[in-house]
Amino acid sequence: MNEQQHRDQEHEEFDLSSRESQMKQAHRIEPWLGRTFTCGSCGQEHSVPLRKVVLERGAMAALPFYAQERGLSSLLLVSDGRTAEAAGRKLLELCGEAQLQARQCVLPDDEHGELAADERAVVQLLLHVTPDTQAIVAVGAGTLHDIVRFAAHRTGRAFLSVPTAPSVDGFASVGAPLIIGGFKQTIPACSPEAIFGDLEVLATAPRPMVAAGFGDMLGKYTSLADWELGRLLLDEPLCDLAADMTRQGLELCIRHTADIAAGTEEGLRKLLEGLLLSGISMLLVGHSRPASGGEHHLSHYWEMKFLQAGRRALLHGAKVGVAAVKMAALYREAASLDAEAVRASASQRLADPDYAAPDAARADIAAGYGAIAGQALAENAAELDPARRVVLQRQLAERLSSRWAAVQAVCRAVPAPERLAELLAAAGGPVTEAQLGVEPELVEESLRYAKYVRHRYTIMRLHEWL
Ligand SMILES: NC(=O)C1=CN([C@@H]2O[C@H](COP(=O)(O)OP(=O)(O)OC[C@H]3O[C@@H](n4cnc5c(N)ncnc54)[C@H](OP(=O)(O)O)[C@@H]3O)[C@@H](O)[C@H]2O)C=CC1
Ligand SMILES: O=C(CO)COP(=O)(O)O
Repeated sequence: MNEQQHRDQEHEEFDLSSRESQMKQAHRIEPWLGRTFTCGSCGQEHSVPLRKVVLERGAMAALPFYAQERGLSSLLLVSDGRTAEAAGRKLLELCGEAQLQARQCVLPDDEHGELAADERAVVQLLLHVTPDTQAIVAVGAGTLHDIVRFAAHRTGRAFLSVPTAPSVDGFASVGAPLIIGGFKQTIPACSPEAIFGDLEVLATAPRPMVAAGFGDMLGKYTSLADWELGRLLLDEPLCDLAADMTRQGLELCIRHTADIAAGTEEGLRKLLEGLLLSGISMLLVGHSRPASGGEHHLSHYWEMKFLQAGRRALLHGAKVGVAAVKMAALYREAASLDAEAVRASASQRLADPDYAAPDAARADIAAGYGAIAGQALAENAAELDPARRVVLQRQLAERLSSRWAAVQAVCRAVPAPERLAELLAAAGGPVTEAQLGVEPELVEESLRYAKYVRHRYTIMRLHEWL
């Protein structure tokens, strides 16, 4: 029996042959592992190279056996000072006991006493990847996983994951958000092939990282709504299976808010499950659209500005949670408008020469940023050649008027900002920009420019038409 047949046999209890059977499994992790199937929702072929997830106390002990089974005998275990303490050293011992050749690489902090997923960290890791290295193991949180994800992908090594905190949905994901030249961009890379979520290790994670994981999940309310807007107004492809999987992950976390807030084992398990479901949904579609919308663009903008100013980084999920409250407020404002008012402001917008050719805005952005980041933002603002932009803007104005009832339904489905604030507070995360440590001026600036962090339709882009 070859490897694929073996996996098919292992998974035969999970029927993924129809849309109905696929949608029925959207709340579970197991059915998707190692599977390739035609999606009953979007018609695309989805492939999930992630083939194993162990989520239990002592899960780390399963890693050496997995490596042996896969014939991976030479491993590079990558951590930083903190996660080497939390898990790296123990894993090294476990690998030694299993007669594997494992080396530990502890990535050094930068001048701010932290590790960023940037060019420097990637090169530092590559220096440790020797010709005999067969697998690179990320032992850490989101940043460390992205550094390893990129290096493993580019060097063709197997990528294994040991999350040390349930802080982001990036563990199972496929893209590596890296800071290159001061600009945060997501580079397509690969998912790990196995994840060992050890509940004993996760329990060592600082509480703000648990609250941050919850904040990253709350952001899915607005990222999913943004994706719906893209479908409605720009015919953007949307995979209902991926969207539903993300929603199921989100709802799982909401149902267990109290446990997550209390940091119980059940809470950590459910949070990581939710984060993994969200990661797998990105894996299905090959990009982060289900999981990342305007709230992430705001968060990335703050992150880049902090970096530029040499300030210590804030936790990703903490920023996303606060930004989601901001986006929910824009959704609420949009929901309150009637079709007539929208028609009038869209016509006004079309007639605005500055908007039709936003060169002034572009120059403004480029001036306010360092060379590379400024240029990247400006390119996203320019978006399309001017003639095509005019055609698309007319179409958008027409659709905003004729499809307003449907747009409004999407806006109304986003919970009120007060509700998101309440959930964040319950989980122990920051709720306001003041609690987070982002100045009101930066928030105001980001609400104008963060929409150019990516080529993605979001509530921020809709809002400028209202
Ligand atoms: N690929 C994707 O799709 C996604 C990627 N991300 C990215 O993830 C990054 C943020 O990751 P996040 O997890 O929030 O933060 P970091 O990975 O930066 O971790 C913050 C700090 O916590 C430390 N830490 C982790 N676990 C423990 C522990 N058990 N005990 C003590 N300290 C610990 C980390 O160490 P260490 O540095 O060793 O980890 C680090 O010093 C961002 O760059 C974001 O863009 C976010 C979502 C999705
Ligand atoms: O953080 C993410 C999902 O939570 C992914 O972010 P990007 O959209 O920048 O890749």
